[in-house]
Amino acid sequence: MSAGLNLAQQEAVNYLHGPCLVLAGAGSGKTRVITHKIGRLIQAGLEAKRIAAITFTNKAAAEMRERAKQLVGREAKEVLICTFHALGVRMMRQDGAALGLKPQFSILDTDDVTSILKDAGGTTDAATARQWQWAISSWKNQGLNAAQAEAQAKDDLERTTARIMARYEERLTAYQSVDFDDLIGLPLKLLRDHAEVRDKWQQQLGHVLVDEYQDTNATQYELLKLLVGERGRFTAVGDDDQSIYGWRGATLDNLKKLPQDYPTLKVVKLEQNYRSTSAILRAANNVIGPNPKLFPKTLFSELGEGEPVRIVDCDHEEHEAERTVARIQSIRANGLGKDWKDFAVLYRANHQARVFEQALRKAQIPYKVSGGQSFFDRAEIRDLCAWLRLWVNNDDDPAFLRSVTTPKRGIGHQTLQSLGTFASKYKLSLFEALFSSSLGSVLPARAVGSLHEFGRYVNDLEFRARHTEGAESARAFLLEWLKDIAYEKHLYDGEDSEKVAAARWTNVLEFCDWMAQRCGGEIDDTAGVSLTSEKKNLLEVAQTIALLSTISEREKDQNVVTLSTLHAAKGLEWPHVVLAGCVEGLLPFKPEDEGGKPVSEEFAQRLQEERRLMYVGITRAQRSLAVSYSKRRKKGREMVPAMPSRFIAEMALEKTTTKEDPREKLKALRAEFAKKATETAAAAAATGNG
Ligand SMILES: Nc1ncnc2c1ncn2[C@@H]1O[C@H](COP(=O)(O)OP(=O)(O)OP(=O)(O)O)[C@@H](O)[C@H]1O
Ligand SMILES: [Mg+2]
Repeated sequence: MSAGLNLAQQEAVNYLHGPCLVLAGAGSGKTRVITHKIGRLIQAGLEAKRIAAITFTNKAAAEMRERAKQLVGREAKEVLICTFHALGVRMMRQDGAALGLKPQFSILDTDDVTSILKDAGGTTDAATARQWQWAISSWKNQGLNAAQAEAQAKDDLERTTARIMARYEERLTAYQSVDFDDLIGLPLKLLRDHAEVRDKWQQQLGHVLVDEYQDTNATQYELLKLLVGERGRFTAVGDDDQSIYGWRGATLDNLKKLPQDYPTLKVVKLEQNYRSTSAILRAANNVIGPNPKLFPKTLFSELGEGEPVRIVDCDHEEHEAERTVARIQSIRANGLGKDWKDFAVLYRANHQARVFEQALRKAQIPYKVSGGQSFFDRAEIRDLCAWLRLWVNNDDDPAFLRSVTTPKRGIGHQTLQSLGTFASKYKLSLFEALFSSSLGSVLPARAVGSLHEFGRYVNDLEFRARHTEGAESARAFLLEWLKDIAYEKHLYDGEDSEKVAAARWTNVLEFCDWMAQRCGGEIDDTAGVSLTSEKKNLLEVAQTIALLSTISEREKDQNVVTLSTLHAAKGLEWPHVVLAGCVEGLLPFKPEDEGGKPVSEEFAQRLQEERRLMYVGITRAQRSLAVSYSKRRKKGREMVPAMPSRFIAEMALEKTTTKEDPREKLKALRAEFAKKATETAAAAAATGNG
């Protein structure tokens, strides 16, 4: 099991009988230590089923299972490789009876939780319920129950929320249900209060391994402690510089507490990075540099200097997406990246994915969105695409069925069923069938009338779309159509929460805007960077979109470009990475320290976590890294000037010699950079919002 491991890794892998912490920077082979140690433990005679390896996501668990299988063969199947939450489910299914839970208890998703909270708190407003949900979740993560939360409440709002929590908990018990946080909290209670269950689990588990240890929260720490007991046979691997879930209750205290709680703890540090080139690693080290150090670490790579990190400045977000696509295409053309799966575009927030999705679709590049829903998979966008498909191809039956019922127009299930039977009998599409003169023999006149009306409406739309050109007329046409079919009302009627409906309506408007721009030639379809002025009619545009909306089928082979949030990219690696949207306000989020105002302690802490997030992003890249930002960005419906992220200036630092104080150099660079950024913003503001 020591093949492919350096000495420090071997030390961690071979240390079997006591608590072990591997503390090391990104890409230094921590996860590799875990998979190899599983093999080593089995080799040393521990039964596979007595080993548990805990990962941060289900996806990471699946990957680790695969790697373990390659290393140790079939036996790996017996190892319990899962997330903390999945382990919790297993414990509760086996032993939840001690807490009054039946083995077949249900696990609620967030929507269920929201509706139970609405009921418990006597409100119909989903947004309010979600606020309670957030507060309750954070209490649960700190290990507090309703009574304890009420006792420590700081104000009336917290007191009320704690009382709602009590009613919420009563309901969960009555429904034999648990929420996501209970999957950690209840097993903890189980082990704490029931010695026989605790003994059973401590006997059962011969060794517990934990990946991404820096992102565990207080209840997970306690759970681990009770699972491994006094003997403390566990291996935790982590990197304090990659702790990015502070906002969800993860705490670095868990790292600090380990040596105190386990005096025999063996600490292993790994210093060689096997993932990235020196150029990428230097950028990462420079960004994380200013953060206070919990444990001193140095990281080096032997993969050579490699390509310099590219800073890509763009005019606006669409431009950024186009340049990203152009970069991917050029790297492929140069033979540096063969497969689509060699590429990832990473960003801060889910909503940033949209422009990249659109640009990739235009260029017919397959992709997947991880850590969030794809813009084109949203129900409202799928609704609109169904209509477009129907204009373009009347014989598209699935599109017909979706359009004729979205929004509802008094054409019911039975009518559609009869139409379907009739159509298949005569080998017609649904659309052809509805105009057939003998349809009256199977449907009442009123139903035929409604179908005809719908058919004529679609024909009319198709005709008008063909004669609509230019952005302005396209926009007007699309808005009129949405008004005709009362789509906005349909969204509001179908959603409990006005806020959610409004967000969906905004997506619809964005989509229409995007189509309209393509009609005006404002967006170039040849995936170049320049803007062309060639106008298209709306039907032509609909045609390309209709084609694109079926592209997602191609994702299945998984040789696709990854679009991902930074949080969801943790632990993963790609040969080529684009870190997009690196502007102040997004990364770091909401800067507060502009204009030399003194910053609060809370903000300083936030900024440290932002810096770690950037570090996580940079260190995903193996061979090439581009960091991009745009000079203007959309805020709501408006374009506002944007400043490049402060982290960009910090990354670009050259290699420092030991004599130089990097902080002084950083200060100077920052000042120069801030000056440039202000000039850029002023220039952008002067040219208007366009
Ligand atoms: N001793 C080694 N020899 C060769 N390659 C290695 C070695 N150790 C790790 N690697 C490779 O380096 C890359 C990074 O390893 P790994 O993912 O285990 O790092 P990590 O420390 O878990 O990173 P992260 O902090 O991002 O989770 C992987 O491609 C892995 O296969
Ligand atoms: Mg890892």
